[in-house]
Amino acid sequence: MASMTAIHEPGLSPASKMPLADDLVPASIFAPERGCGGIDADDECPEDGELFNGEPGDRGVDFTSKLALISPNGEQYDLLLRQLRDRMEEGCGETIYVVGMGSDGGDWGLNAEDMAAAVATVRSLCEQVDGDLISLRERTETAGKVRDFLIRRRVGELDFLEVRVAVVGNVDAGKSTLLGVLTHGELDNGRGFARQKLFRHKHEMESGRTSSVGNDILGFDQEGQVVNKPDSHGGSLDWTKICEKSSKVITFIDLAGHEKYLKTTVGSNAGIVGMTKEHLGLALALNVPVFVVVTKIDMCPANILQETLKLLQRLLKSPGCRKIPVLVQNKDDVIVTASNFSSERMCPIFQISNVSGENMELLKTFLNLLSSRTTYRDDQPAEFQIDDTYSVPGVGTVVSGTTLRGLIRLNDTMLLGPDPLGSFLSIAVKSIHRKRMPVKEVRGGQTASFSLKKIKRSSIRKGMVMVCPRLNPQASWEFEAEILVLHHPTTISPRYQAMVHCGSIRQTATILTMNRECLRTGDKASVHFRFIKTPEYLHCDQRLVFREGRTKAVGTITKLLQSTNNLPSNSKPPQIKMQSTKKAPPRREDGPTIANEEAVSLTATQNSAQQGEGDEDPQVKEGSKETKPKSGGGGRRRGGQKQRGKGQNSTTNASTVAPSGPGAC
Ligand SMILES: Nc1nc2c(ncn2[C@@H]2O[C@H](COP(=O)(O)OP(=O)(O)OP(=O)(O)O)[C@@H](O)[C@H]2O)c(=O)[nH]1
Repeated sequence: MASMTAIHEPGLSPASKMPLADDLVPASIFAPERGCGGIDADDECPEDGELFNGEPGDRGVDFTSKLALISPNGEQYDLLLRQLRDRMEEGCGETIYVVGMGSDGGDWGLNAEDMAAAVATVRSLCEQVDGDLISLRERTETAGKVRDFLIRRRVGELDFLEVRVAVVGNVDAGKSTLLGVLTHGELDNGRGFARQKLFRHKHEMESGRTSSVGNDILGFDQEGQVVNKPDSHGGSLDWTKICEKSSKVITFIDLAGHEKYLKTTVGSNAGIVGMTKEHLGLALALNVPVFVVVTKIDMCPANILQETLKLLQRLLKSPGCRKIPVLVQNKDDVIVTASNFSSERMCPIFQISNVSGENMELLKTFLNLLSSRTTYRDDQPAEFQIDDTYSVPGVGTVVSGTTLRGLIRLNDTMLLGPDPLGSFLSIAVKSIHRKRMPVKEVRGGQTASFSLKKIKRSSIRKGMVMVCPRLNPQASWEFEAEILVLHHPTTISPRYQAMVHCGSIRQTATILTMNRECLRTGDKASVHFRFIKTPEYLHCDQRLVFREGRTKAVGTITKLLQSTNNLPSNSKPPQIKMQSTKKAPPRREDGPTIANEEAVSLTATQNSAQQGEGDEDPQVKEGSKETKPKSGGGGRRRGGQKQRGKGQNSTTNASTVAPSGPGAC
């Protein structure tokens, strides 16, 4: 997942051609040249060869030689194939392949004949991995041509690659507008035109402010063209059609930017410019890759924009961030930054206008090339994290969320839980939807919704999981975590309580003990936590955010602890077990989901292993959801669908940051 931050600084006159800010690193330094000129000495730079087609010296083939692909013998071909398979797996079904460039210190480029032979080899390798070869660019170097290709796994109508991007940024940065322009293909008028298509509540229409976490999808076909085609009357988007036509779908999780909605936003993370800074901090703490979109360049004077970029890069390079900011100015920069984005240290910066459309194509190309950063294997036991629940007339209880690992097929039996007693219930998967499209299976990294039989919606809550029985799941009341306090006004001591966000789990926990007397901003400690209400399904190494008001800490679970006390802290007897469906009251879980991976709000959203996503659609036709927004029942969901209520979950792999002006930095 990635996080996108939006920033803007309103100005007086257009500044379409701005000079590069002093210290900004040009994308070209990430191009595979010898040395890392331009990066500070303490910045890491990609190893030679990292950007190419493999590591040097692998038995039998020097993958980094530009000649490797021209006429490999049988053994070399097999090694090339194995290497391509590994790369496709790493890239979750896709990879960028460079032909004609080597890191062997030789000159780059191939003559026409060698290039044709090398491309033929790549094409043949591509067939072997059932991938499509898509040309991205061709350029001329000293010794001839160099070509970049995208190799993407072929998907059928019912499948698509999936990447989630959390969008954060200060209020009015232009987050909703940017998503409206991207997903609906129509430019903004500077007065809120584009964002209207995304508002889900009447009060949002009136105030012009997003008040809930929402999701939008952007589909790309195999050629990298956007497939979203809004309905010509209502402007609504048919998610099923988008998914059918797409080979890749980007899900944006738009996190409201106003501080009033901090709680909602933090469902995924925390806030900034205040809000932007906070979101960014959390995204970084949770290791979510971040790219920045500076909006409103049509109305920003060149000097102000320059100042914003300087402050931005200073923030990104500060010891707390340790990012390498890279200004994206052309298609070459997009390809280089997209190829290296998963390194997490690189932070591409786009400068766009939602009104003139300037640089929008660069951003779209980047999104198409953005790959999911976590690899999943089908043979792992399946785990699905519940981010949201619905009660759908005629269908029953529907849960939506993220498949954390493994493969779940129709009619599989899974264990659902934990309930307040820590038990898991055996349950059959009766139908599966991905982005409103019925499918037969869903795999790690993909979001989905399932309809479940014989279970009341009120028995299910966010943070529960459905797992393969083979895992013999256990629920934990208590755990140990290594935490870092990002901010606390005074000191944190044992018995302090705050909200723990971990994947889609969101529950207050008490600090029982810690290995220091008290904790202040910047302190690290090993802390023993206990949930106050119910036990949860946790893993070691899961990332978490611990927050209360302006207090924020991030951490990693290090140990799951057995507890003899199985009662909630308020000591009311826990509700017994999951119940059957009769008379289930239509109710939604409320409260944000935090994130994990790709996300955070940004970041917070996530830890890669488990982001919650919440964007999945309950398996219903438009308008049949029971859950309607409390305010303004006539609210239209983004894309004209009826809103399913707040609280889509937010998790992501990629985060989007809304650009902010100098003030924001
Ligand atoms: N001139 C200009 N105006 C823009 C641009 N992007 C957004 N706007 C305007 O800026 C205002 C705020 O945009 P929003 O998309 O609502 O901002 P937001 O970040 O989503 O705000 P919240 O939803 O409240 O968090 C709207 O009036 C937009 O029309 C841009 O690139 N250029």
